[in-house]
Amino acid sequence: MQLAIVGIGKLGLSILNGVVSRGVVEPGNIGIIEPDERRAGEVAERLGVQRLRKRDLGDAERVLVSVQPRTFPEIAPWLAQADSGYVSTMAGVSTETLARRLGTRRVVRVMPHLGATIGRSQTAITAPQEARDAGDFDFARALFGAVGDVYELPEHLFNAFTGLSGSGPAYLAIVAEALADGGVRMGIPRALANELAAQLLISTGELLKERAHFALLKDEVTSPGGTTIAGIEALEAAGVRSGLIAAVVAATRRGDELGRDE
Ligand SMILES: NC(=O)C1=CN([C@@H]2O[C@H](COP(=O)(O)OP(=O)(O)OC[C@H]3O[C@@H](n4cnc5c(N)ncnc54)[C@H](OP(=O)(O)O)[C@@H]3O)[C@@H](O)[C@H]2O)C=CC1
Ligand SMILES: O=C(O)[C@@H]1CCC=N1
Repeated sequence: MQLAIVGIGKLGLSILNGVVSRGVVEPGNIGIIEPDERRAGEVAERLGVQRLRKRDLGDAERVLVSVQPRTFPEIAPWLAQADSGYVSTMAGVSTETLARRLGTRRVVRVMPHLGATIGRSQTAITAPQEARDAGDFDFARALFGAVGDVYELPEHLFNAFTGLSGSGPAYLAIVAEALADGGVRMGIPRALANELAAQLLISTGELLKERAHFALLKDEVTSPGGTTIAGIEALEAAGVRSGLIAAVVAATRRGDELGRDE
């Protein structure tokens, strides 16, 4: 078996969906370990992947660990029984901690986001030399390359990447929800307001990629004495800009805390 995924939660499932739908690894070559029997059964049947027992883990060439950081110390001893390379999505957990608890330096640390489901994750990746020599790094890069963009990143920036990108979909979901609420407040029906807010994020993202600086797009939209500057003035008074900066800082620091593993 080429790949075992331990933890079919929100992210594990997102990656599995992306990997299977893009044909990166044949479903028959993927095994899953997930304590929620109903979810595991439904996913295995729908995607044609195998359900594994803990003792089958040794058959896997590579193991993707996508459980919560707090779960890792408890399951590390049986994960370590597999003679394989490991890829971890866990926020805050360093390659040093992975190597120490898993008893091997064939460890790759990644930080994707839920865009993996639709092939549009941005994923950070890093690994020690041993994982590169064993082909684990290239395997993980190909796996996440199939579900979006991959950025090789020095490990000291991983928690910042997590605070901006890994957590980012949640911030933008709040922005979209709040914009839609604004529309509803001013009389637009909910369904239309939600659609407008979601589409706005998509179109704006595409436009931003074409601009040398994000502020250029803002200036193009903002007519002198017009509607947009009135809206921007309200945004600045509410501290939205500093609120978003503070969100990335707080999430980065939480990643640092999650990584403390004495
Ligand atoms: N969600 C996201 O957008 C992102 C998450 N991450 C990271 O990915 C990891 C997973 O996140 P997420 O998917 O959101 O978390 P979830 O809590 O949704 O998923 C974790 C999964 O692990 C399962 N699990 C718990 N114990 C075991 C065990 N002993 N053996 C096998 N599986 C087990 C859980 O099962 P059960 O539910 O039955 O307890 C659950 O399905 C985290 O470390 C997180 O930091 C990284 C980037 C983005
Ligand atoms: O909230 C979390 O801790 C995880 C990591 C990035 C996104 N979700």
